[in-house]
Amino acid sequence: MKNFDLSVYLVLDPDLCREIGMVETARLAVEGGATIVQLRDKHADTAQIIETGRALKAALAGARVPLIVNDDVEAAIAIGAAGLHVGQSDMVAAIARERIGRDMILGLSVETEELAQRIDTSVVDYVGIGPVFATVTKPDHKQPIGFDGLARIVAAAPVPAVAIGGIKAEHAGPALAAGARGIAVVSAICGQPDPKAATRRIAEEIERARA
Ligand SMILES: Cc1ncc(COP(=O)(O)OP(=O)(O)O)c(N)n1
Ligand SMILES: Cc1nc(C(=O)O)sc1CCOP(=O)(O)O
Ligand SMILES: [Mg+2]
Repeated sequence: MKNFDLSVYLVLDPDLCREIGMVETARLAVEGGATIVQLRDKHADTAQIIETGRALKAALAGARVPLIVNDDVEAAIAIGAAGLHVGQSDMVAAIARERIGRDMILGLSVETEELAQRIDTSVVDYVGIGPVFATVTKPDHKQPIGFDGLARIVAAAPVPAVAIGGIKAEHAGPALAAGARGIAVVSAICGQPDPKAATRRIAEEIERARA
């Protein structure tokens, strides 16, 4: 049984985090209640991702917060990361699973009910569903789906889901009401003047939504 908690999912972005850096942002976010952290650097090569990933893994180890690597299966393996996240155009999920083995977490992005229905639960552990809203953080994002779209796709997905795309702390309630297990955020934490306080607010909203 894999042990991961999608409640407060921090997706790191080196540009947005540049003032205090990704490692320090992740450390503060974990203190504030982040439950899972993804290294997402769209411009770095594999060697750079491995270097940053190793530093992140060391920073998160004490808190037992899993580190997920975006896109780069080689880097995820070399880091000894807890998991890998791939999108529909990155790599076929079944191939990713073959590469990472049974024990690593595999996350997959899904944007439609059809894609969600096709998920093989022996391959994929969780889905990232979005964008709920338009966001400048991912300029190539698909058409926003809103909370109604999120609810439809969550219902079609046979694995736990996290909502992503333009999500802020105040969206925790509607995202959980739509069936998501948690929210994935970049700019709601990265680049905030106080990443720990920003994360704590998200964690509190998640708690409130569950109460
Ligand atoms: C948790 C989570 N959900 C979705 C994504 C998006 O993945 P993808 O569609 O492959 O886009 P990029 O992030 O690679 O630009 C994600 N990274 N994390
Ligand atoms: C990494 C990512 N994936 C998305 C998707 O829709 O799959 S939206 C996104 C960026 C989310 O950034 P922010 O929290 O700053 O809006
Ligand atoms: Mg991707």
